[in-house]
Amino acid sequence: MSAVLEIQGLRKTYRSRRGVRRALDGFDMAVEAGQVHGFLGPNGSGKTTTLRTLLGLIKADGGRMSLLGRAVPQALPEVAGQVGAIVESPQFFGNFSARDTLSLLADAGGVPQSRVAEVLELVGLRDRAGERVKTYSLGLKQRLAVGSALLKNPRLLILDEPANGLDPGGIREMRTLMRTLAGSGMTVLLSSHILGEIQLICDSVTIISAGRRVAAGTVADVLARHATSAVRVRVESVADLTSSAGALREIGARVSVEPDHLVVGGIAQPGAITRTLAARGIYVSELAPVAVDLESVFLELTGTTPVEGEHRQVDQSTATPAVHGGWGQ
Ligand SMILES: Nc1ncnc2c1ncn2[C@@H]1O[C@H](COP(=O)(O)OP(=O)(O)OP(=O)(O)O)[C@@H](O)[C@H]1O
Repeated sequence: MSAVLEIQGLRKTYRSRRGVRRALDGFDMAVEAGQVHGFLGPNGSGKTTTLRTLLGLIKADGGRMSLLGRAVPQALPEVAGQVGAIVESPQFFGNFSARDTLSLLADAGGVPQSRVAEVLELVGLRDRAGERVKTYSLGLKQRLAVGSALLKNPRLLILDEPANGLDPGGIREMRTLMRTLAGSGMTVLLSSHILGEIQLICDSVTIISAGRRVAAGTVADVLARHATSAVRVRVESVADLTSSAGALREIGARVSVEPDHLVVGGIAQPGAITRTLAARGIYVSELAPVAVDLESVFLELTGTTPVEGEHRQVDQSTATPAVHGGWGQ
């Protein structure tokens, strides 16, 4: 496999009147060809800064980056035609239809008009292509945004929060679209904080926290590597939960107390839990392994619960141009 995108030791510090903020602190990332790669991190962890730096929209303070095997930002003019990106949400003219919009962007980007119909079909907008964009739902606008980035038939597609703000049906459609694109050989990098989605869509992930990579690999690898051996413990009487937690902490367990059970980690042999509690006259009614998902790994690695709905939407963006430095269209 070859890396379509590589980042090593990326550093970026913002300086403003309000002070100095280190957004990226030696960040590394690699995305292999043909994968759908999830870029995960809590709010403010550096995802957008990474993507903006990669696309030459802001300048790094240090580190190395490459796209399609070429060092960037130096080689951006040569690779730009093969990379589609939506990092800042594009605004579209409300009175134009999706077909008009893509047709205009195709002309501006030297893309043949025949590609417009292909893209409309690909993003599932064919039946609505003649309607004005201002009548579109957020999901349809997101699809048009993705369509604008697909006009060039890029080898690499970079999307910042593509499923953000979509209802479950819209998220499902976006998931199908991502898989269709990957199936056609395109590499897709998407940032998201919707962890369940990433787990369903992505082949591999990079997790960023405070400007540094904290985990990377296939979803299965990341889950396996960070799987805790936590178990859920119920006891016969809920009234005994607090004293049970105390007893288990005494033998070195990490315990979190939930309303009707305990989650216990850091114990090699679950039998020790039963023995310890039985010695206090407390009887275990359930002892079960806790399933590990990407969300619990994310929480463990970043110390942050992902918050939904805190990101800019296509139609909430203050950015006006639909074209960003020649990318995406
Ligand atoms: N133009 C800027 N000036 C000063 N600080 C900035 C600027 N842009 C981002 N930052 C800060 O840099 C850090 C990383 O921000 P960034 O937007 O890259 O994170 P993010 O992971 O994309 O977050 P979110 O998920 O909230 O979009 C944050 O602390 C943010 O406040």
